[in-house]
Amino acid sequence: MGNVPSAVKHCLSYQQLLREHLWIGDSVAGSLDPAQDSSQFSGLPEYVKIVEVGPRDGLQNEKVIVPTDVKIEFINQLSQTGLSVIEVTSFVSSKWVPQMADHTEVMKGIHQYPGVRYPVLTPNLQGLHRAVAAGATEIAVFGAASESFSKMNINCSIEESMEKFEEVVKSAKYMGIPARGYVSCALGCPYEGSIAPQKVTEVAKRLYGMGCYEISLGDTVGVGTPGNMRRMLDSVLKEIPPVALAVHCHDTYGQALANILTALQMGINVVDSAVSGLGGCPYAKGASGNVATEDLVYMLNGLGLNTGVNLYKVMEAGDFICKAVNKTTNSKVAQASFRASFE
Ligand SMILES: CC(C)(COP(=O)([O-])OP(=O)([O-])OC[C@H]1O[C@@H](n2cnc3c(N)ncnc32)[C@H](O)[C@@H]1OP(=O)([O-])[O-])[C@@H](O)C(=O)NCCC(=O)NCCSC(=O)C[C@@](C)(O)CC(=O)[O-]
Repeated sequence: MGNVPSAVKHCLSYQQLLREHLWIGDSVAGSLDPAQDSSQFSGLPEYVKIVEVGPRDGLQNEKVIVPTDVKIEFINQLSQTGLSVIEVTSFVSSKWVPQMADHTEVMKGIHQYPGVRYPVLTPNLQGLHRAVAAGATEIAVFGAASESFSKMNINCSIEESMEKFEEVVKSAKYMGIPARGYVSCALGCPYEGSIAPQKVTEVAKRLYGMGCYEISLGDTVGVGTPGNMRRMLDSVLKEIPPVALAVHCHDTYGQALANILTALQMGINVVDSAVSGLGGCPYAKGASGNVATEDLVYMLNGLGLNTGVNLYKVMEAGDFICKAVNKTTNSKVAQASFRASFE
């Protein structure tokens, strides 16, 4: 049953809830009634890898700068939830993103648990070298399908960014370091509005071609719907196999879970999320947080898909970071569970 948050433990109806709603418990693949299993949805994968981006995407957008020891404790807690990938920080300019200025201390300070990978963002060679010196063994470069966003976020055109990323990915490969690639604004841009699926495909193909093992397609501002998610993926899937794709959905318009379900039905089985729905990009005004990891795990458990992630432990990590940054969780699942404990 895992480590139950104290508030949930004391809920009078907790046992009943667990009996009636199996998906509240641990990852439940194989334990659901066959009538409830994922076969009711066509094309769903059996296993979904969750890439937790809370410590990076989440904390980069907090107004307050979270103390380094709190970040380290947060990441150590997340490492014990069953998550297999936790994006921990970014080696970017501290003038651009002061919230990530302690990248080296965070990278060096965390306990690296066996079976968990800890990628970091690196926009250029300077970032890569600093990341490697700090002990990073996996990196991510981050491009965009929008010229305006690229300029605002990393101060260069898409073409210039691709040239820098080529160098980064090549050097990383030489050192045996896997590189992931992001394509921001895949479903819309805060400066240009809608983005053509062909443009997203072009940038994704370029990143894949230079050696990124996985391309994460970001709905940076959370404006997408299952309709344009499907259209965008139809285009990208013509060039990149589904096993090399991930989706990264912000939840500004409340569409993130629906968009993720659409992507899963199209064969994608890697999903980015942030505990408590933290997150946003400082250069994408108006964007709200990512889909909450708790809500994602709840949905996937309900579909009978395996994630290996313990929902209770994720809720505890969410509770820890929300208290530390003095905010209320954006996770509907966490809100409902904690509310239930006081009824
Ligand atoms: C890319 C740059 C550095 C270009 O910024 P620039 O000003 O063009 O860089 P520069 O090469 O001219 O260097 C300027 C200064 O930055 C330093 N510098 C240069 N590189 C680094 C580095 N790697 N680490 C540390 N310092 C660095 C460099 O040493 C120099 O320092 P100075 O001489 O002035 O003291 C800047 O624009 C930047 O740091 N941008 C990062 C923006 C960012 O982190 N955004 C959030 C992440 S993206 C995101 O959230 C979206 C995503 C991934 O989640 C997916 C989605 O939702 O869509």
